[in-house]
Amino acid sequence: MDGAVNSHTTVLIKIGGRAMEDETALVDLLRELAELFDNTDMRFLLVHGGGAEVSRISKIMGMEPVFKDGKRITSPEEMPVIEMVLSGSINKKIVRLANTCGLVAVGISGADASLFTASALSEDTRTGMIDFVNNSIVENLLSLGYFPVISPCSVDSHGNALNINADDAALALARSMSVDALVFISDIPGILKEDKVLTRLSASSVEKEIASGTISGGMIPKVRASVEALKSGVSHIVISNYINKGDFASLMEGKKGTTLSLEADL
Ligand SMILES: Nc1ncnc2c1ncn2[C@@H]1O[C@H](COP(=O)(O)OP(=O)(O)O)[C@@H](O)[C@H]1O
Ligand SMILES: CC(=O)N[C@@H](CCC(=O)OP(=O)(O)O)C(=O)O
Repeated sequence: MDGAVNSHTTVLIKIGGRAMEDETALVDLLRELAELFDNTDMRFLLVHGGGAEVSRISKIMGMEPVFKDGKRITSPEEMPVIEMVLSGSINKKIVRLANTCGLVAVGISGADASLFTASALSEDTRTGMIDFVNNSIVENLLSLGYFPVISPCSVDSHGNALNINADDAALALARSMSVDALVFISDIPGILKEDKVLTRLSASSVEKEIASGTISGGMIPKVRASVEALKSGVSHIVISNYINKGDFASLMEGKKGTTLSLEADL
């Protein structure tokens, strides 16, 4: 497949902060990835979030988190907390666990080897959008058999730290590498509508579901990133939780979660 690393099937996994709070499920996921890595042509890279843990620490430090359309409006005072939690404790926790599960994980952030160069949304915030991706560090790690574990914290062209939403970071990386599949692992079984999981959602319905309020909060950046990734040629995009070992295989087969599609809804 075009863009696949050494003709492997490349799967980018984005895991959200709340999904990682269940350590047993996280270990099961990492073990399943290790088994697939050993027995199939699949190669994995992971972008992680951790917004809930950032908010918990920010509050302890006396800062009140502010979100708009699912993204944090990051004050300059909050930025060191973001970097400490995302590129520090959360990134290293995943790396430690992955290495005990049979993967050979290397933890990096968007600042490492200039993976993501971003610019701030406005002068008074440290929330940024990615302008440029230099994925050579990730391509090199993958070709050597490593499992890249990526914190979305990034840098502007002057070397200042910027906070990037992890769904946006996953999208930017997926686009730059033409990955074969993009898997969002979150704390919900899929996109919910009237309390039911949608097995399929078309790109053309996404803005309508946001406008009606069916899709809100942290789900907004995820579905918007999914639409952009579909338009960039990522063929399989799924949003799901991970509860039991084997769930990853199910969601790769479209048997679990919500699969995003460019085709109109039936
Ligand atoms: N239609 C929807 N279906 C499922 N979740 C939704 C929907 N609309 C809003 N959400 C919210 O989005 C959350 C997932 O976004 P977020 O908390 O940012 O997850 P993550 O940390 O995985 O990025 C869900 O826990 C839920 O509260
Ligand atoms: C700008 C922005 O929204 N940054 C996010 C980065 C972490 C993240 O995206 O974490 P989840 O995937 O767990 O939501 C934040 O500060 O919460």
